Amino acid sequence: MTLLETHGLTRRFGGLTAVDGVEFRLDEGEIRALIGPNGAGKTTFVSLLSGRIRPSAGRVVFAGEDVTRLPAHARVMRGIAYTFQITSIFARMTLLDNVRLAVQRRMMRGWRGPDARALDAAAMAVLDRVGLADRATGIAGNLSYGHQRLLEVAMGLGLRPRLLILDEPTQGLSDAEIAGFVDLVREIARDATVLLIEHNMGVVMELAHRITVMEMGQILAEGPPEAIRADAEVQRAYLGG
Ligand SMILES: Nc1ncnc2c1ncn2[C@@H]1O[C@H](COP(=O)(O)OP(=O)(O)OP(=O)(O)O)[C@@H](O)[C@H]1O
Repeated sequence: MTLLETHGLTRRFGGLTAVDGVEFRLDEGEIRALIGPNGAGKTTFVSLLSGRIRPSAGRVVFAGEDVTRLPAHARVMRGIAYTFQITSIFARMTLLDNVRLAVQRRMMRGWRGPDARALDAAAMAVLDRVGLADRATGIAGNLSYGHQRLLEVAMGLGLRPRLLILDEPTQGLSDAEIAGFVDLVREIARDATVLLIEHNMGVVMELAHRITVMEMGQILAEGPPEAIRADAEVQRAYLGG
């Protein structure tokens, strides 16, 4: 089943067209990697999906509903979670409090506010999933860069999304942490669809069911990992050859 699709999705910044008439489709349950050279438009594209920025033209359809005009928080309520750069973390708060905020947002979907104990338990369970439970009472700002990225993933998971969008989640992680992260994404994908912007090709090849390659705001190629690896156009875009 199609979970998300875009039609003619376009975003201009002055004279620059960062995302250019993109037709995109994502199936429920898949892990999709979005790759492409710097400046290809990947972050702009996922920002349009999450509602962080507005399109100049085109539409975003999520679970059959046109969400193009919905603000980001309304899309979160429908199940789109976007973990982006470190800015989403509250540096002076504990890890637990950070995740509690995300869980609370989800629980507020019901008409009653969540009770504190249920909130704590849910937040701890999420921290445990990303391997940060033993640091729950530590201050988020004291974490290493890589662990802050994991905390972001935890905050995304706290929303219990149908679609989790991850923007360069392995940046700054050690090799051992990357291996743990790959396992984590596989586990997340058991009950969510994952769209991942990723520069580490090892991670992409290991995780993705399908890969979408962007270049200059457009989709250059799309397909399973083996096909993308063999694609001459993709090699040209990456290697300049
Ligand atoms: N707010 C903005 N104002 C003006 N130009 C922007 C803005 N955001 C992005 N751009 C431009 O749009 C183009 C696409 O940028 P974007 O960040 O989406 O690419 P990317 O594929 O995510 O790159 P990277 O891999 O380096 O993160 C770039 O030329 C960038 O300079």
